[in-house]
Amino acid sequence: MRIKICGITQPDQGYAITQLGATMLGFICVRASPRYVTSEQISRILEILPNSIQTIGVFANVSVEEIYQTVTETGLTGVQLHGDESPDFCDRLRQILPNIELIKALRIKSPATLIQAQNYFNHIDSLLLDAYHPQQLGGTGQRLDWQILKPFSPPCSWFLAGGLTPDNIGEALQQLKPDGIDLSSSLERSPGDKDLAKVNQLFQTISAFFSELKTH
Ligand SMILES: O=C(O)c1ccccc1N[C@@H]1O[C@H](COP(=O)(O)O)[C@@H](O)[C@H]1O
Repeated sequence: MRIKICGITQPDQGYAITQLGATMLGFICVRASPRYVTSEQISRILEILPNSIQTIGVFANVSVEEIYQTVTETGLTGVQLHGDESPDFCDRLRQILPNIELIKALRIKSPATLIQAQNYFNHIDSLLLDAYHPQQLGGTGQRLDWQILKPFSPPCSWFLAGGLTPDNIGEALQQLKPDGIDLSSSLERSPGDKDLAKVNQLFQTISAFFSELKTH
């Protein structure tokens, strides 16, 4: 399973989180976020990461050109679109950046948003399902209604996000079978400052969950 830890702002924390088991790190390129990082900051963090780590820039409602500039300046391996980007926007981004992983985040307000997900299947690599919040785009710690996700089985890979914590991750994985998970605010002391003890607790719980699964 892919494990993405999002909202990395500090090189030492990013590196330590990869050593604890993260397969992907996320960098918030949304200026209004308290976790916002510039291209220079991202480049400094990427320099010290193992090559195997996927690095995802999180954008919302900006131009294809702005995303292109950030990706080419930094060497990010993927882009997460967290705003109201259309399937056509995804196609235009794919054309200009053919070799990056393209992840579309959907903020799930009701089961109807899951129907909307179908419009993206042919235009992206992965979907990411986050909780809906009326004022904030992401990093809210709001949990999704897992019940409505039970029948969700898209033809592309998908990430579960939204209010996942070291305490509820076991229950989430028992109920749902995502290809990946994405966590941010529950692993922080304050926005952008990750608490490595909490990150460690997360990986211990995930590892215990999969060991238990193997023995049954
Ligand atoms: O984290 C942010 O500040 C942020 C800002 C704008 C768009 C997305 C953002 N974060 C994304 O939010 C989800 C879930 O976060 P949490 O675990 O509920 O705190 C995650 O996908 C981040 O990429």
